[in-house]
Amino acid sequence: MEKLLVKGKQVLKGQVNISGAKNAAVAILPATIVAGGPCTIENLPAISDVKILTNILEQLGAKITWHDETTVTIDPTTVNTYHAPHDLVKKLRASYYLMGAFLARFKHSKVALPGGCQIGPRPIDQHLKGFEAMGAKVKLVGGEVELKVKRLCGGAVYMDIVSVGATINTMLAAARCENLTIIENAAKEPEVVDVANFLSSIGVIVRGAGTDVIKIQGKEELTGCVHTVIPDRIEAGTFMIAAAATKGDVKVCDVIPKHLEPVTAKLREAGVKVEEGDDFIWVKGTGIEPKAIDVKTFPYPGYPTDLQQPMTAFLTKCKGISIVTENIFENRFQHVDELKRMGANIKVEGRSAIIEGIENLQGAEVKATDLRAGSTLVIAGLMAEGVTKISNIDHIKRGYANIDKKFKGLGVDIQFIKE
Ligand SMILES: CC(=O)N[C@H]1[C@@H](OP(=O)(O)OP(=O)(O)OC[C@H]2O[C@@H](n3ccc(=O)[nH]c3=O)[C@H](O)[C@@H]2O)O[C@H](CO)[C@@H](O)[C@@H]1O
Ligand SMILES: C=C(OP(=O)(O)O)C(=O)O
Repeated sequence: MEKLLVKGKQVLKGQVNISGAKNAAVAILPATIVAGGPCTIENLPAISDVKILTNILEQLGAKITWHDETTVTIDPTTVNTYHAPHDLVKKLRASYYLMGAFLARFKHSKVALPGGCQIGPRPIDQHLKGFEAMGAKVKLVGGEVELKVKRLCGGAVYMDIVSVGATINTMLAAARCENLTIIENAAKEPEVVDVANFLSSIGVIVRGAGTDVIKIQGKEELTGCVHTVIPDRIEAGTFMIAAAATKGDVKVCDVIPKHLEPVTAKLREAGVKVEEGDDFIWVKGTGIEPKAIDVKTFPYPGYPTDLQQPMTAFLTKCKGISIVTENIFENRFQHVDELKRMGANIKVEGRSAIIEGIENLQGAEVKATDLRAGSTLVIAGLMAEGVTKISNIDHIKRGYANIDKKFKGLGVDIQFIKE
């Protein structure tokens, strides 16, 4: 079994380059199915979710040509099925985007319910609401969702809940629909905007992405394109928090600082020095004794749920009592028991974790229960006394490109080992 070995009491120093955004890449890859010609996607992160999705596209009949680790050309014109069974889609959440893409392209879709991090029930009722608003009939048979329509009719859909996945899936379904589709109470995440930009570059007219009303005017005849994925704000935030947690000095490069404002604001509130450039954020934690803060997760531009867990690791050593409230997912505190094994003083009450800062964490054998729990344990391992051994690292590989090399580049001792 492969594990990640992290040596403790380390101080991150230097520069790290951030990869393309997982949550944009995993939507844009299935979105190529609606394109009318080859699409070259640049700045893909080298993560297993991307590898799995390109393998799925290949099995569906697409022609895949890798140019290097981060650039691929996908010719979707040879995709010859609208069926993605369970064994193909179970490994990741984003396989749900095949539903919207198949519906746009074939007016028919059969996709098994998706996998992804176990952080709550994660229903897809709002995705289905979007498809139904465009006239699709929905059937759930044997764990597969079947969608069928003669002609998508567009229309308006008001999302009951702000959902990244449902917003993007509705945009994909609308991409070949010649009537106007309007999504109200849409998600405003940068990854939604990146997908909208991808759709624009293949010929779809998308207005309002980044606000809570998105209008999509599709057309049947679309083209191919070249698209560069935006930087991963969650990977960037993870390195920012790791720098602060180890009292390090790290220039986090190739980022869009605006996307990271909620993280920058919280680190500054804790007393960490953070400077912003055009495309970098410099975290200067040397000599600082950070203090406890309260953090509440919200849809963008609020503090991101995907950085709730890493922030918790940082707060375990901040002086005072911090309260971290998770408002998006019901069960995103599985990392807490692992942090407690390392000596952290945390109590979970309902949707909040109450953290009392302590002097030191102790290295331990711990388990990455999900993707961001994994990066949380890396940060905790770097802060702790002694060595931390993290198991279940497949979760980490789903979302962090070359995590060992990137941390080593910041001067710390971390390595994958086989046991
Ligand atoms: C692949 C991907 O992009 N994953 C991201 C995406 O997940 P995902 O798209 O699954 O998250 P959503 O934004 O849809 O979920 C937000 C909330 O809405 C609920 N909900 C969602 C859809 C639905 O039909 N019904 C419903 O009740 C969810 O259970 C959750 O409580 O956005 C999350 C919130 O920023 C991130 O944590 C994930 O990293
Ligand atoms: C929850 C996450 O991923 P997914 O939605 O792909 O499970 C995440 O990226 O933190």
